[in-house]
Amino acid sequence: MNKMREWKHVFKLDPAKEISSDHLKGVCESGTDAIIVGGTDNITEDGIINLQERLDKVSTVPCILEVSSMEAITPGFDYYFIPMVLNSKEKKWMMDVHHQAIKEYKDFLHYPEMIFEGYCILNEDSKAFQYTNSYLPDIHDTIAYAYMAEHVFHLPIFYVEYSGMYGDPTLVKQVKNQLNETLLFYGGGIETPSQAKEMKQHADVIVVGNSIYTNYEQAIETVRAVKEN
Ligand SMILES: CC(C)=CCC/C(C)=C/CC/C(C)=C/CC/C(C)=C/CC/C(C)=C/CC/C(C)=C/CC/C(C)=C/COP(=O)(O)OP(=O)(O)O
Ligand SMILES: O=P(O)(O)OC[C@@H](O)CO
Ligand SMILES: [Mg+2]
Repeated sequence: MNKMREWKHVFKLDPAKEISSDHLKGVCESGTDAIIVGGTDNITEDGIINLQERLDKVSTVPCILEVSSMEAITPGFDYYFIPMVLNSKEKKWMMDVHHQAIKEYKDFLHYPEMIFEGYCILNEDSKAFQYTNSYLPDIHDTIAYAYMAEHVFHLPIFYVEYSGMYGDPTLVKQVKNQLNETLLFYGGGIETPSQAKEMKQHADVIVVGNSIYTNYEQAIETVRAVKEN
């Protein structure tokens, strides 16, 4: 997974949403570095398997399942991203569901395939924020979470998540200044090439999700925008 250090752009596909074969092919051939399959609401095993089978036929980039529930995990992905929500008010979303899963499955797990992500969810209106009963951290809290991700938990990824809303580039810049080893992923509300460029100035990797479904042509353009840098 060392290649992840070279990534700039990732698309996140939601198995609960419809995507045409043309658009799926376009996403896979866009030049993006990887495809994450994930979401919070209505994520079912059937939905994941269906998307996985379609991706298998057209994708040449790594396909990753971002696990959001134990009920919806399927084998066969290149990697599994496991979110740990650092700003949840409930320990459950930081470590208890993970503890339970490891207790149950540790003899079957292939650890190099599993990549843990320290999430900090900053959009109060997002489903992920509400579902995980998170609180809104200020910039000092957020920087401290980034510090913990790198120096306390030694996580490979710190994910600044604004799902559904374009975030604050100044905050992303300040978070990046805190990190050396841990990669900074930024996701949320990127719809245009200029937004992609702006966030990529600070984040190691930008994640584009919803706009694949709402403005496909612009979403595809975000790849070229960050690869030109
Ligand atoms: C079969 C096989 C190969 C298995 C290997 C994988 C395995 C068994 C791993 C076990 C190890 C392990 C530690 C598992 C823990 C799994 C688990 C249940 C983790 C909980 C993750 C979590 C905190 C989920 C809460 C929701 C969340 C933060 C999701 C992350 C993705 C995200 C933020 C999506 C954006 O959602 P949003 O836009 O708000 O909502 P919609 O897209 O739905 O609109
Ligand atoms: O869907 P958007 O708002 O692009 O966000 C991408 C990703 O960070 C969601 O988990
Ligand atoms: Mg989403």
